[in-house]
Amino acid sequence: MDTTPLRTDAVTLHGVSKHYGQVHAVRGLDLEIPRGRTVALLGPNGAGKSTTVGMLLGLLAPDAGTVAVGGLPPRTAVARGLIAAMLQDCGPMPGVTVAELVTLGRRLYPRPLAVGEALELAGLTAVARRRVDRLSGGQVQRLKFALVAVGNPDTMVLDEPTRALDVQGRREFWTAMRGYAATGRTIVFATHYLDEVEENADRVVVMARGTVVADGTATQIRALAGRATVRFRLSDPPARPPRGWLGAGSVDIRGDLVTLGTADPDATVRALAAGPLAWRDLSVVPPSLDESFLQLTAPAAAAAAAAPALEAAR
Ligand SMILES: Nc1ncnc2c1ncn2[C@@H]1O[C@H](COP(=O)(O)OP(=O)(O)OP(=O)(O)O)[C@@H](O)[C@H]1O
Repeated sequence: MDTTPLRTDAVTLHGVSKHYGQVHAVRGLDLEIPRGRTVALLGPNGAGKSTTVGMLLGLLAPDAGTVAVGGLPPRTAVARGLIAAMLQDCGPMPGVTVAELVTLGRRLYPRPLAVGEALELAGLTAVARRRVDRLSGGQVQRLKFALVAVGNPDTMVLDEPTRALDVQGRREFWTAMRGYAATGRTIVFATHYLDEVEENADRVVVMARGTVVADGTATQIRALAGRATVRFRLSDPPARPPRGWLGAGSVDIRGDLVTLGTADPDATVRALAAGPLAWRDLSVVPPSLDESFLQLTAPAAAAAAAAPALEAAR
């Protein structure tokens, strides 16, 4: 009988630290992930993402703090098939077919899916009889995904799942992953690709130097970088626009092209639309996630506590 408490978060880390000798890889990490969310762990090299993933899976023990998966110690959760991971750099064994390998993998789990269902989720039905050493790079990644999905875990952890895949391979991989997330499962993935975060995560946890420096939706993280850009053309732009013109923090006019930097692009566009100006070619560019990420994780931002951690997405 499954005695897992259903109301617990999928994952909780409280005050977690981990050292490797002198290296303080994770420092006082607090993170709670409710069930059913898709959460990205984003951070530069060495931020502590893989170490965090390792502790979630019971592969590494924290030096301090507590880690729980579905309210249970990670090793217990792994043994019960509640959490499973697709890690970096582990290739499938050659010489067997896709379906054979997934059938074999299925035996490891206490409450697996049917093989056909896992292959379907991974988009591999058409190559079920192909030998695994004849798959494309993208298909290999989806095979690894199928080997995790067949275990039917509540929480799936993916460490840089699309590293080295081309655009098409990445797209197909995320289509498969979103199919699994849509069944109400929790997905935690570490990545360096900001566009994947935008498209696939409903919450982004930005890590740097072993701790969380920001936590929110991609939109909220982007907003931390500050200003959006509102751009339009005016036949007769003002030579000296008044301070705070149209609610903008900065104004740049080149010929008939006006570029405004604004913390509230909606208010700026409303002011523009309500005013007398004969504008045309309007465009609004949101603050960039790249810029925000760089600001949040720059060594100069070392006082991690100084960066606001957004709680709203929890
Ligand atoms: N087995 C280990 N022995 C010694 N130091 C380690 C070990 N594993 C990780 N580290 C160090 O701990 C820190 C955090 O590493 P970790 O791999 O968790 O970061 P990461 O965010 O996953 O990085 P990446 O994006 O490069 O995979 C780094 O300084 C790394 O060099």
